[in-house]
Amino acid sequence: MSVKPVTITITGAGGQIGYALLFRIASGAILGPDVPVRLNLLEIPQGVRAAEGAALELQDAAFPLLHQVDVYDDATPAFAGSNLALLVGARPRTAGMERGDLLAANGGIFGPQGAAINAGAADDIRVVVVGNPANTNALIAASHAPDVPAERFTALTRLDHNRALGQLAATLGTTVGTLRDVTIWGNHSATQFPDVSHATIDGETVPALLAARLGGVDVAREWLVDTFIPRVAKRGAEIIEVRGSSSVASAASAAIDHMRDWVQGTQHGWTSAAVVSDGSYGAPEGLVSSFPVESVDGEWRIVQGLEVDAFAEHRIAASVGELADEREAVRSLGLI
Ligand SMILES: NC(=O)c1ccc[n+]([C@@H]2O[C@H](COP(=O)([O-])OP(=O)(O)OC[C@H]3O[C@@H](n4cnc5c(N)ncnc54)[C@H](O)[C@@H]3O)[C@@H](O)[C@H]2O)c1
Ligand SMILES: O=C(O)C[C@H](O)C(=O)O
Repeated sequence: MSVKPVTITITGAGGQIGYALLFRIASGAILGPDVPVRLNLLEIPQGVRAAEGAALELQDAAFPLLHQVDVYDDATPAFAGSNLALLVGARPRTAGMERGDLLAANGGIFGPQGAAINAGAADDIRVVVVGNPANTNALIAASHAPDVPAERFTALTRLDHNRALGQLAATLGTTVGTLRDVTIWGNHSATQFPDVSHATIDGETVPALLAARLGGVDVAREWLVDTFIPRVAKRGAEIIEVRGSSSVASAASAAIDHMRDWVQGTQHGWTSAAVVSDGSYGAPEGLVSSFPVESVDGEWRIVQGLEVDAFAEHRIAASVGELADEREAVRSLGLI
């Protein structure tokens, strides 16, 4: 029996992350080895040639799952019938900028794209925003798509989650696959809270393992507060400084992880994604904030009932406070 291709729209497809995404998606990395895909690549006119070049290379790579590739410079046809959308197209920050500095520059992109999704995407559309500031851009897109359930709009914090796994695995002398239930809370920005208080390896708690490895509870706590949290939260800036431009392949890989888990379900404990807040854990309703989430039956569900100590409460409040400020800023710019 032939399976109908799933239509996936990628914006900014002629850019760096776009190039790192396309070939993995075409090889089945989101939907698995049995589901054919059709790719709609959206660019601005200046980026169309790069996207067309990528489309030529996709043809040359002869992916059996790739049924069709189309390049657009107009959002309306690019999102028509779309089942999955990865909104990457936006200007990246450069050295010395915070992601919030991109609010005005990039915010204007996401309203029209939300409207185009509202107008023509498939009923099961699922959107992840990668372009920064990702959380608030997702909020802008959702606010222009009144007929699409708001929970279909999400933003990427899986990169931060994966960065946290990488740091913990290196420090504990293990591999990332052994780690369970790490959480990124809040904004994809320097205020985010990478939280290991519920994390485990083979049933042992990560805080206890860190204490054993680093020489006591106090040293482990110091490492978490002074090294781990800032290292993860500022990793984007570290990459910009070392590489000379912002993260690309790791961001594409995380976006694929996010979409794959959303569609196919999470397997081992929870992961992190920025989803529309229902008010859980003190995050004001409607903000697109990162939470511990599981994907069940094709929907992200915020993990409920976790104990949050005073330190965590303070850190979560700071990051969701920043998201609330960003919401006010885009409101005053007339973007929502
Ligand atoms: N959320 C995350 O974890 C994460 C990680 C890395 C990068 N990013 C962000 O992803 C974005 C893209 O990064 P990149 O390195 O690919 O940048 P890039 O400059 O290489 O590519 C961006 C592409 O988007 C295109 N574009 C701009 N406006 C567009 C629009 N309105 N419609 C369609 N396409 C448009 C540009 O022409 C360009 O080709 C940046 O905002 C960056 O900060 C987010
Ligand atoms: O930090 C950036 O500006 C790019 C991206 O958001 C990242 O986290 O690498």
